[in-house]
Amino acid sequence: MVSQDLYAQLNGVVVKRRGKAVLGPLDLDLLGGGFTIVLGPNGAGKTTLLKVLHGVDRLTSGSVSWTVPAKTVRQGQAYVFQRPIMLRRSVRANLAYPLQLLGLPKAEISARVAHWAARIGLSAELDVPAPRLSGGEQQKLALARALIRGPDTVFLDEPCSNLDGRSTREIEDILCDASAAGARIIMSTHDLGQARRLADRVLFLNKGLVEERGPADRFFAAPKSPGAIAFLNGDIIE
Ligand SMILES: Nc1ncnc2c1ncn2[C@@H]1O[C@H](COP(=O)(O)OP(=O)(O)OP(=O)(O)O)[C@@H](O)[C@H]1O
Repeated sequence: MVSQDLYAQLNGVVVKRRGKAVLGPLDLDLLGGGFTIVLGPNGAGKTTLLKVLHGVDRLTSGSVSWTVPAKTVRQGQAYVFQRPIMLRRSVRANLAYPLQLLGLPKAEISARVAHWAARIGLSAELDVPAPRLSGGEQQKLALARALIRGPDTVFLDEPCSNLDGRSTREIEDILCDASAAGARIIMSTHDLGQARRLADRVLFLNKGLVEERGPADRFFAAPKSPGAIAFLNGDIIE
C-alpha cells in the first residue's frame, strides 16, 4: 500500500507563455509515495507541471508549497529530462558530480559510483566519455545520476520516449526499485502501456487543466471525463 500523505499543494497556479495560459488555473494536492503518472495529449502542459512542481518554472500567479521545508525541497528532488543532459566528461565524472556537490568523502563517492555503474550495466565504461554512449545508455546514466543522491522525489519527463524495449524495461526496473525503496516518482509518458504498468495514480491533463485524476486502476477501467475517454480510445484531441 503506497503512502497517501500530502506532499505538495498548488494554489491558483497559472503559467502563461506569450500571454496565453499553458497551465492552470490549478488548485491541486499532490499525494505521497509510489508512482504518479502524468498523462495528456501533446501540449497539455505536462512538462510545465513537472517543472512547476520541481520549482524551476516561473509562475505567472499562484503558489506552490511543499510539506517539507522549502530549503530542503530542491535537495530532496531530482529531475530527469526527456533528452538526457550530461557533462561532456566520463561516465565516472557524471556519476560523481552530484556527490561532489554534496561534499561527500571520496571513498563514499567511489562506492556509490561503482554501485550505480553496475546497476546500469556500465561498469566497463566508467572512463568512456558520456556523449559516446548510446541513447539508452545515456538515459540510464541520467537516471543513475539523478538517483545516486538518494532523492525522495524524482520527476521524469517522458524518460523512455526515444528508447527501445530493452532500455525501457531496464529503466522501469530501476524506477520500481527506487519506488520500493521509498522514492516518490512523478513521471509523464506518452506510452499508455508504461502508464498501466507503473502507475499507482494518474493525473490527466488537458489544455493546461487537470481534467481527471485518481487511482490508476479506476482511471484505466472507467475514465469519466470526455477528454480522458477520448485519450484512452486513441482519438485525436484538439
Ligand atoms: N518556451 C515556450 N514558449 C512558448 N510556448 C511554450 C513554451 N514552452 C511550452 N510552450 C507551450 O506551452 C504548452 C504546454 O507545453 P508543455 O511542454 O508543458 O506540454 P506537454 O504536455 O509536456 O507537451 P508534449 O506532450 O508535447 O511534450 C504548449 O502549447 C507549448 O507549445
